[in-house]
Amino acid sequence: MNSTLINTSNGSPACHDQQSSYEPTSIHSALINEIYDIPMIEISRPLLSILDEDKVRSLMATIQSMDSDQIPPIDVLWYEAPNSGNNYFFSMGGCHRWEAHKRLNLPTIRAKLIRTTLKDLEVYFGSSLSNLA
Ligand SMILES: Nc1ncnc2c1ncn2[C@@H]1O[C@H](COP(=O)(O)OP(=O)(O)OP(=O)(O)O)[C@@H](O)[C@H]1O
Repeated sequence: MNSTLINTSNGSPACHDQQSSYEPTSIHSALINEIYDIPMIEISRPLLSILDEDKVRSLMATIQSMDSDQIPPIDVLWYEAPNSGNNYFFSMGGCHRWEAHKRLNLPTIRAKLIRTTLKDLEVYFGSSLSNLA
């Protein structure tokens, strides 16, 4: 399990507010319109991905094609530490989209940000949460 908590610089990432033709995504982000380009390096993924290789390769091809707007943004949990204002980003699903971006060495991934709390993050990280200052 990768439980490294990455501390990004203060301030929220810039919003693109893009429009594209993909279907609505998860129930968590269905009402969120803003889409951000989040640096891959700033997102922690605590869960192991179980991958379908054909799907990863197909997504890589789509990302590199003219149809890349057919790929919906992933959901990213966003925790902003109240005292420091530091931002922490976590991704649990979107395993195949994540892997495709990683293999293509893309610096960023399109994401919808879902604000989260320490209590919610405890489910995934347990005592590692003491790092979130
Ligand atoms: N070539 C493609 N192959 C697979 N999915 C594609 C492709 N092009 C666009 N998509 C879209 O990308 C999204 C992939 O989501 P999907 O739930 O299948 O995988 P994931 O969320 O990245 O991984 P996982 O569900 O395993 O965490 C779907 O909305 C699908 O319609």
